[in-house]
Formats: sequence, structure tokens, C-alpha cells
Amino acid sequence: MLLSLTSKSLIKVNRTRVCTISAFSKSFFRAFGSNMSQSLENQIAEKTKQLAPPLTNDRHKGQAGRIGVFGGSLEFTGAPYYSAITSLKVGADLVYVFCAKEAGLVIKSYSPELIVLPILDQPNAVQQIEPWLKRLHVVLIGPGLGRLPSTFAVIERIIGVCRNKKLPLVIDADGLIFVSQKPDVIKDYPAPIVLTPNVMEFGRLVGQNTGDGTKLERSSCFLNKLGGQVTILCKDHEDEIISNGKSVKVSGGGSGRRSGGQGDMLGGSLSTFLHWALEKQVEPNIACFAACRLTRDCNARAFAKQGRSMTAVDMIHEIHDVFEENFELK
Ligand SMILES: NC(=O)C1=CN([C@@H]2O[C@H](COP(=O)(O)OP(=O)(O)OC[C@H]3O[C@@H](n4cnc5c(N)ncnc54)[C@H](O)[C@@H]3O)[C@@H](O)[C@H]2O)[C@@H](O)CC1
Ligand SMILES: Nc1ncnc2c1ncn2[C@@H]1O[C@H](COP(=O)(O)OP(=O)(O)OP(=O)(O)O)[C@@H](O)[C@H]1O
Repeated sequence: MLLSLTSKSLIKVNRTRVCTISAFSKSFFRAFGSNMSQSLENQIAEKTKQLAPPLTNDRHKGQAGRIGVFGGSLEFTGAPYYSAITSLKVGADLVYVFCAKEAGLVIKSYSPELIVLPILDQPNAVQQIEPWLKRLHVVLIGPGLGRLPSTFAVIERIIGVCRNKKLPLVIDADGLIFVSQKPDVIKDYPAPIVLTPNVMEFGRLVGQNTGDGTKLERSSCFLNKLGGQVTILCKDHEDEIISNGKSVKVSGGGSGRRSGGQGDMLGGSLSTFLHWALEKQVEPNIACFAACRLTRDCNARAFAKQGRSMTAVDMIHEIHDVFEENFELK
């Protein structure tokens, strides 16, 4: 059974189609131990509203989030940009992009707001990056990273340093390819990790021969072997958030348009929401839910204006309004 969040959550996607912005499965409510007699929708919406820190003058730069994005290669400069700018526009104070040398100037030219360190493929990359890691609250690995063995070797060592520092991780795109090849790299990781596969990446991650069961069933063996605090956020026509043997579905919003970069936005927003959640000892699932909601609603709003010509940049322009609608305490 699916429930819509609020009457306010109905938006017009185009002249003929109206869709609910927020809908939740019963399993979601069970996962969060909700009392069925209460207004369940409001309870969950309130949890995501509690994530954002207050906008007061006594907070210093950096407190709202210092996020590291590991990605950006000769081929892919857009993906790390989409992630990083989304992380910043959702509300992180500082975002650092660690990329290959060829990608550095290109990403810098997209945005003066991002701190871009083109050192990922340089000699002594890990030694150069290590001092930066201690500033970070959350590390996002993968958007536009590429799949070179030399890059994966650096990422393996970076994850080792993050492990020692107990840094929360979000792993997406090419980062998931690496984890699929070497899952032990995140085994018994001492801090929360969120993996954000699309349909293809999910199959690679949990194994193509894990059957026709639900995503929850298909991922259980993989998650049991990993141990630690791993959440899988499966991106699809309905997103599904899997952790602790439970599953949460997020639907509504979205559109018929699947232009590249939407998943990168999700990874970037999740990194900021995850920092806020962990700071307040809120479960990572709530951060995942917020990131799905934000991405899907940005998609719906941008599509309503741009239709077929909508791209990720149009979605980025919608972040403020979607944030106001869903995540600000009124
Ligand atoms: N402007 C950019 O720089 C962009 C770079 N990107 C980067 O490009 C690299 C490769 O990413 P890809 O996503 O192409 O990864 P893959 O090379 O693994 O390709 C995924 C494939 O799965 C297919 N697929 C996705 N969802 C599906 C579904 N529901 N059913 C059936 N097939 C489905 C896609 O059509 C695609 O062919 C990553 O590093 C990524 O971050 C992308 O994020 C897009 C934007
Ligand atoms: N069929 C669909 N209908 C509506 N929304 C969808 C659909 N498929 C994916 N989404 C949403 O689009 C967002 C990105 O998912 P997608 O599968 O495009 O990720 P991706 O392939 O990693 O993206 P990227 O192009 O950034 O690499 C997610 O928030 C997801 O919920």
C-alpha cells in the first residue's frame, strides 16, 4: 500500500499528468518503528526536516559540512561537478573535488565555488591527499572516476586511510565497480557506508546470479558478508533503501527523462544529508530518503518546465525550491 505524504505534495508535472511527490511503503514505517495510529507521513517528513542545521550567524564556515568528492577523469568531468555542486547547494559549506590532472582545470572552470585538487593520478597521491581527509565529514567516491587499475589502486589506499579515520563513505558509479571487484575493501568498515547503485550497478554488486527475488533478498548475502553499517540505495523507477534486513521504498516525483547526471546529484545531496544525519545521530536511511526525495522532485519540477530538453543542470536550478518545500522547518 502506498500513502501520499501531504496534499501539498501534489505537483503538476505537465498538463495531463499529476503525480504524488512522496509515497511510502508499509515496510518503511515498520523499519522506523512507527506507531500506526499516528500520522505516519508527517512523522517521516518531520524526520527529514530535522536534518538541516539552523541558519544562524553563530556557526562557522565548514560546520554545515566539508565533503570530499573523489572523481573526475579525462573522459568524465561533468559527473563530479554535478555531485559537488549539488552537495554545496543542498547546504554543505565546503566541497573538495579530488580528480585526475586532466580534469582539474575543466572542473574549476565550471565553478569557482568548488575546491578542486587535481592530484588523484599524481605520484604520491595518497600522501598528498591524506592531510585533506582529516577536514572532511563525508567522502563520496566514484562519479566520473574512470576505471583505470592505477586509479582503483589509489582509491583502495584512500579507503584504507578513511577506515582509520572512521570517515563515512558514499560510493557511486565507478566506485561501485571497484567495490564489486574487491568487496573486502569495505568489509567491517567502522563507519556508515551508503552504496548508490543504478539497476546495472546493483546486479554487478550483489551478483548477477542472485536470482529473481526482491532487491532486499538479493542483497542480503552480500550485506551479511560485508558486516559493518552498510546501506544500499537502489536507484530505479522506485528507489529502494536497504539496511539492517529492512527495505524502504521512495516513489513519486521523477519524470520520463533520464539524462545523465541525475544519479550524480543524488550522491552529492546524500553526502550532505548524511553528514547532518550522523551529526544528530539520525539513521542514514533518513538521509537516503531525503536525497531520493530531493532528486526525484528536482527532476519533476525541471521536467515540468523543460520537458524533453531537461538536463541535470535544470534540476540543479530547482534545488532551492525543492529544499524549501520538503526540508525547512516552517
Ligand atoms: N557528464 C558526465 O561526466 C557524466 C558522467 N557519468 C559517469 O560515467 C561513468 C559511467 O557511468 P554509467 O552510468 O554509464 O555506467 P555503466 O557504464 O555501468 O553503464 C550503465 C548502463 O546501464 C544502463 N542502465 C541504467 N539504468 C538502467 C535500467 N534501469 N535498465 C536497464 N539498463 C539501465 C545504462 O543505459 C548504461 O548503459 C561513471 O563514472 C559516471 O559517473 C555519468 O554520471 C553521466 C554524466
Ligand atoms: N524510471 C525512473 N523513473 C523515475 N525516476 C527514476 C527512474 N530511474 C531512475 N530514477 C531516479 O533518477 C535518479 C538517478 O537514477 P539513475 O538510474 O539515472 O542513476 P545513474 O545511472 O547513476 O545516473 P548518472 O547519469 O548520474 O550516472 C535517482 O534519483 C532515481 O530515483
